[in-house]
Amino acid sequence: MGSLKDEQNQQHYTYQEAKCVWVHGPIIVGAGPSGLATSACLTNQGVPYVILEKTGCLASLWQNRTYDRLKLHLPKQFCQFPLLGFPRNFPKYPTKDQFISYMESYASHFGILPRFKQSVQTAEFDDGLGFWRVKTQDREYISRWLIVATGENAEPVVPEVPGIDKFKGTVVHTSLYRSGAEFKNQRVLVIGCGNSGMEVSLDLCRHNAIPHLVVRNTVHVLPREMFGFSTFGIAMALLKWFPLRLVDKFLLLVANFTLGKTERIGIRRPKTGPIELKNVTGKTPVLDVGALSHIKSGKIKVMEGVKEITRSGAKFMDGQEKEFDSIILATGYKSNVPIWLKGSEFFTKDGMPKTPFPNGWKAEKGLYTVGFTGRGLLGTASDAVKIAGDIGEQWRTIKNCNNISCNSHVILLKETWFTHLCK
Ligand SMILES: Cc1cc2nc3c(=O)[nH]c(=O)nc-3n(C[C@H](O)[C@H](O)[C@H](O)COP(=O)(O)OP(=O)(O)OC[C@H]3O[C@@H](n4cnc5c(N)ncnc54)[C@H](O)[C@@H]3O)c2cc1C
Ligand SMILES: NC(=O)C1=CN([C@@H]2O[C@H](COP(=O)(O)OP(=O)(O)OC[C@H]3O[C@@H](n4cnc5c(N)ncnc54)[C@H](OP(=O)(O)O)[C@@H]3O)[C@@H](O)[C@H]2O)C=CC1
Ligand SMILES: O=C(O)C(=O)Cc1c[nH]c2ccccc12
Repeated sequence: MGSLKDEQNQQHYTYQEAKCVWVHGPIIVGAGPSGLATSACLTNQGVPYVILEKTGCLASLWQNRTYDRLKLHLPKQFCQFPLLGFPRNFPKYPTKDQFISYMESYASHFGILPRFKQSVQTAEFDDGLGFWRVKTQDREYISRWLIVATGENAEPVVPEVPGIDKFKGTVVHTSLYRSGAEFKNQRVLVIGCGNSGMEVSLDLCRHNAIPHLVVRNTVHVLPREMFGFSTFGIAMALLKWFPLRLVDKFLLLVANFTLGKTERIGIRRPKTGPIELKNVTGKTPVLDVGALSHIKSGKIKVMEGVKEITRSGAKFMDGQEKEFDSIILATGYKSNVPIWLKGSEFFTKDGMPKTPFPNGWKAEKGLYTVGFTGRGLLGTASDAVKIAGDIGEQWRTIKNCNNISCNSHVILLKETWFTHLCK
């Protein structure tokens, strides 16, 4: 492990000068949980790699684009990475800071040293060469394998709400929301009722703001726990034995019993059950961590869809008009793969694999995807193990065939060999 790390460090300075870099193993794009988990699994298989990260830190979503009081909403056993679990003393639902510190220790344990500030602009398979050509703002990386680990939540979704440009107060997406402290005593319109919209509304309440939550559609809200066990864990366990629709019926029965019928507080349930809906459309149920009781007490006001935003507030579909100081867009995220990955048929126009879980991890021509399963960190762990196993096998075959010396991570291309590639 140590020697691998030292070697990467030594290489770092030389290769910074080169315009064109041959990577002796896969190129991983993104140093979030998916990139880190895959790196560790590759190291475990004895495969070197290079990991390119556009920001200056690992797990930038968690470090820079999440709010202060965020906790994992699935219990820790469903969120840990392969080969090295959470420390024993972590609580059942680790805080954001604990999760970040876990990822930092994980990276250091496996000697993971991402190339920071390397934003991948294009990646394309060169049929003539038989390699992937990955361009960042500084240089080009070339490899047999490309692993896409840029995440389902790469960019915020900012919808065009009529009139929003006229609004005189602050408009902020949840990716830039840190704490309700900045909204004390304000009337805040929260647009979007996924987990972010619900949790931000709760946080606003705790800071004496007055949130109005826009619920334009149907949504499943489930308690985070049932009978002292996580709802997610119960669902996973039941699905081993019972058909999906029966499990959904059970979850709804318990949810209605413990939370009451959410229709009564303006939150209509979809006709399809929560797990079936997640599988079919990818829409994650909201796991309630306290917002619902504030909706019941009237501290969080549920509003119908927005018709238009005015200079000082909003008009709603049901004819109501209200004044607001700020607007928070809790309207979700999207993949950025279509922006930079060229010439691959593997992804939809929304940047998600066309092949559904559990088979979406492997594409064609040495292309892999990790963390695009719609199943959070559990999906990431499953992809990472499979990808590393698959590449590990190819790696050993190539090594045996060509008798390549494998003691270096990155082989610098001699400019004379590949000058034409680097133009
Ligand atoms: C608020 C919030 C809470 C969540 N909570 C949970 C939870 O409790 N449990 C759970 O299982 N999941 C949760 N998720 C889902 C979340 O997607 C995963 O936890 C996890 O972050 C996914 O990891 P990832 O590495 O696939 O993507 P990301 O964490 O998004 O990491 C992708 C990395 O790629 C980098 N990148 C992007 N584009 C480029 C490029 N062109 N070039 C180079 N680098 C690039 C980014 O900077 C980033 O560092 C949550 C998501 C959000 C938004
Ligand atoms: N504690 C935790 O672990 C947390 C986890 N997360 C996870 O992060 C991921 C992202 O969650 P989140 O940010 O909530 O995004 P989601 O995509 O889950 O939710 C976005 C919401 O915005 C609504 N919306 C979108 N556009 C508009 C519009 N123009 N007008 C009104 N409503 C609109 C959608 O409604 P519609 O259905 O009508 O399109 C939907 O309710 C999820 O996987 C989630 O589980 C998020 C927060 C906390
Ligand atoms: O937190 C997320 O975004 C997740 O995707 C975790 C998750 C995967 N499957 C689920 C089913 C119900 C609730 C959360 C999840």
